[in-house]
Amino acid sequence: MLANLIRATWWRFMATAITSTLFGLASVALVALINEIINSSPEARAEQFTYFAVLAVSGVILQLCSKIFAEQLTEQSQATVRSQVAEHVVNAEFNDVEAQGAGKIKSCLTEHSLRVSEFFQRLPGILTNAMIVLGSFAYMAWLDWRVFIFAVLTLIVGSVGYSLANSTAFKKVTEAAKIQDSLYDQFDSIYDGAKELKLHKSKRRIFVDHVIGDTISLLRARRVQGATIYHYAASWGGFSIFAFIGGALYFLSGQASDTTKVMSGFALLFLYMLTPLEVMLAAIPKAAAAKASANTISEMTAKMSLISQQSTTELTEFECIELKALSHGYYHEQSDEVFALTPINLTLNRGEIIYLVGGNGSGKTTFAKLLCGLYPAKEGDLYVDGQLITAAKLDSYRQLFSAVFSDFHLFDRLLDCQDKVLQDKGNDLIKKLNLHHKVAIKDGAFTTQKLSQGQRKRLALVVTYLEDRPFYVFDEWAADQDPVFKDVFYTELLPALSARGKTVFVITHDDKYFHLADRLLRMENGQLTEGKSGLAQKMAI
Ligand SMILES: Nc1ncnc2c1ncn2[C@@H]1O[C@H](COP(=O)(O)OP(=O)(O)OP(=O)(O)O)[C@@H](O)[C@H]1O
Repeated sequence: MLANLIRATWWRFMATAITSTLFGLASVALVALINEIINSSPEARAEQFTYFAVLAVSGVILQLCSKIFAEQLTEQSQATVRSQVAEHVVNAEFNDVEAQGAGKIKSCLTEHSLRVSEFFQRLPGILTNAMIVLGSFAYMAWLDWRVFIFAVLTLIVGSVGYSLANSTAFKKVTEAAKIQDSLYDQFDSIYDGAKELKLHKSKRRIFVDHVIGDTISLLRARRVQGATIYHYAASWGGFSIFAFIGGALYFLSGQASDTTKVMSGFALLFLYMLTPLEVMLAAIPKAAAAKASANTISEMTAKMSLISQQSTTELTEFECIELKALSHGYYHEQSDEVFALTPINLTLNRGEIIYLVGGNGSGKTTFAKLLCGLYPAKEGDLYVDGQLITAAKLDSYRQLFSAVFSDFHLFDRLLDCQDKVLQDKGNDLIKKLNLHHKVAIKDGAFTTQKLSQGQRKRLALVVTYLEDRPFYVFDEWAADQDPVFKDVFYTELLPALSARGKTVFVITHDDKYFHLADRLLRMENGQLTEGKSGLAQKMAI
């Protein structure tokens, strides 16, 4: 993930990396030059001051550039992560998206992408300070190679502590990233469950203290544990540095030769190196959190297979759809149970009105999603006019359908309809559905979404009418409608669609209208059977 992101933002990344590195080198060169100026003859100083001016101006310019590039890089990396994740989720198969869940997706789009971009924000600081530390070591080696070897040994001892701490701390940080995903699910409940919580004081308290509260505490604990381990490691690093400073000064003060220049050089470097070292050590927990977030995003996207784009021709018409031993099922991890549809053999023809009835949880919606191609078949085959629908053709097959599911979503705009004629048609439909005093379509968008559930469902119906697909699916659409409009739906709208050659598949509990169906399917515990519809019974008489 981080490597992909670097590729996507490569020129800004390189510009940030180069300017930060050069700034770090310029800074340490300035320190070395100051030591040279202090210890050189007055004649040599004039030239050294020119170098000093050049280095100082270059340093300031480089630092400014690195900050500007880093700012752009941070925003670009966040925008890239967000748009890549959003695009992946939109283009992924529905069942995979459903399996990941809204909380995890939101968490990846918000906090995880923010943490990944923080890595890029800290990049100039890390590189500049790394260069200062490395440059300081190089200058030390030039001043006295024995002290330099001592410095390298200190660095090795310090980094052993770090690597020992890193694996434990990273586990905590990764665990925190997972807890955060479930917290986002709970955040949804704050708004979605607001009515229930307001009506019930003790539930509200339990939700705040033991549901959201416990998750927030656990998240805080894991993050603090991870960061604390890193801070212990940083303290060990800091201790080794002081041990090195003490050791080096002790060694130098014991030397018989004149070590003034070496001593002042080391004193300057030590003072100058301390802050960069601290900044670098402090950046490590942030870099670890960025890595954990990047891993979470990668794992989530890897579990979402993309819709196959191989098929080029979209299906726009059909005479019959055949299901041969078609089935789908879910595995419920917590209860170790499986819900599966018994393999279904069925042929649905153009222009038919089909009602599907059955008890709650019997599998009606699951079957509707399977029929629309939202779920790939776990077994069995699907044919359109005798043509097998392979996985590669499934997206093309889905374009035959227009649906309003019971948990439908109404976008604030029509998305693919800027056409004035279509918008006028939409406004006519809005009038027919008696919504014109509330809402209209303007510039391809609805003027308001502040409508009742029944009104929003009518608007969703308008959207499906404008899509003008050959197969309509309505999942308990009429459940929220008043008796008058319910009647209009079953006795006028559905027959009118059928008269236009549309196949209509309606999941319903409204037994009053069962006689209007051409075919009546019944779902019981995942098993589909076909009974005689009221219409067929009437015709037989
Ligand atoms: N996304 C899902 N993941 C796992 N199991 C699911 C999922 N959706 C439904 N189920 C399970 O599948 C079974 C059938 O659910 P389905 O929604 O198809 O029933 P239904 O007949 O439409 O019910 P209702 O009339 O209440 O809407 C249920 O037992 C449910 O627990």
